[in-house]
Amino acid sequence: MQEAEREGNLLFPVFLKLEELNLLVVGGGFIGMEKMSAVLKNSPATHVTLVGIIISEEIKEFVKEYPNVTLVERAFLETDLDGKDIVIAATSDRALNAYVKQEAKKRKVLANIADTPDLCDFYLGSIVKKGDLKIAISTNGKSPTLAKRMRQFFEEHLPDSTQLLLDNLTNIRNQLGGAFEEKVNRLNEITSSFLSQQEKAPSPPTIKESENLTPDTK
Ligand SMILES: C[C@@]1(CC(=O)O)c2cc3[nH]c(cc4nc(cc5[nH]c(cc(n2)[C@H]1CCC(=O)O)[C@@](C)(CC(=O)O)[C@@H]5CCC(=O)O)C(CC(=O)O)=C4CCC(=O)O)c(CCC(=O)O)c3CC(=O)O
Ligand SMILES: NC(=O)C1=CN([C@@H]2O[C@H](COP(=O)(O)OP(=O)(O)OC[C@H]3O[C@@H](n4cnc5c(N)ncnc54)[C@H](O)[C@@H]3O)[C@@H](O)[C@H]2O)C=CC1
Repeated sequence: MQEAEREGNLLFPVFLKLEELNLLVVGGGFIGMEKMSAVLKNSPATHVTLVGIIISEEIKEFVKEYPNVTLVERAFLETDLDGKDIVIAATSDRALNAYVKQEAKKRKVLANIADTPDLCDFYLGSIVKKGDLKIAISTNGKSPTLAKRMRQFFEEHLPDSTQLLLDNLTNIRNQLGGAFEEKVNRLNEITSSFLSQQEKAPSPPTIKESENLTPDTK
């Protein structure tokens, strides 16, 4: 293995068919809402159960549109994990969040523990969506704010014609006959000039010298 492969971000991104899985969210406050809405914005038919001692009015209002979301207003019980595939723990009780992870591990349920990256089996990313194109951004847990800014950058700069391009390529892909290798060669040919045809995107925003945040400045 190359030394470079052992460095930097070692997380492995996948695109889950979440709508076919059962998700438990523990915590009915601001972050429970943030994580659940991130899920439903992308995969609106996901079966979600949200358990919280107190569930915010914002969450109660938000889920009215989602018959696939069940709210349970009480403290977490380990049996809440029964039949679940994934859990996101977003309570204000750090020890409880760690307990959720412990119980999830016993049941082989994948866990995201919002206040403790070390206890997470996976992180949520910032998500850019242009029609069928989706880009997930990770900073390896180093700066969720930068992930958010990168999302905004791509949202602004990806051309609206992206979906048209995708639709055209799907049509061509479906119409191409011949052997697999021939198809690959043809699709590579068709798309070879794609990037050079695009308008050169402006550079990402830079931090002014005076604001330059280095590890030894606050
Ligand atoms: C490790 C990870 C685990 C996970 O949650 O999955 C994690 C952990 C933590 N986040 C914290 C803080 C903030 N998180 C956000 C926002 C987002 N956080 C998201 C993901 C992740 N956050 C995972 C790593 C992702 C990566 O690798 O980059 C995003 C991308 C996705 C989503 O949540 O859907 C979403 C942006 C979505 C978008 O807008 O595109 C903001 C900014 C804001 O809200 O405006 C802040 C405040 C500013 C700041 O800290 O930067 C804290 C400290 C809590 C405290 O201090 O109490 C922890 C815990 C810790 O680090 O110890
Ligand atoms: N990963 C991320 O992106 C971020 C994570 N956080 C972390 O998320 C955590 C939650 O923050 P907020 O939602 O703002 O807090 P909050 O106070 O708004 O909500 C906490 C929720 O946890 C519930 N709760 C507490 N004990 C419980 C129990 N035993 N069983 C079930 N529910 C219980 C409460 O009833 C409430 O609904 C904090 O620990 C914070 O550090 C904060 C910001 C971003």
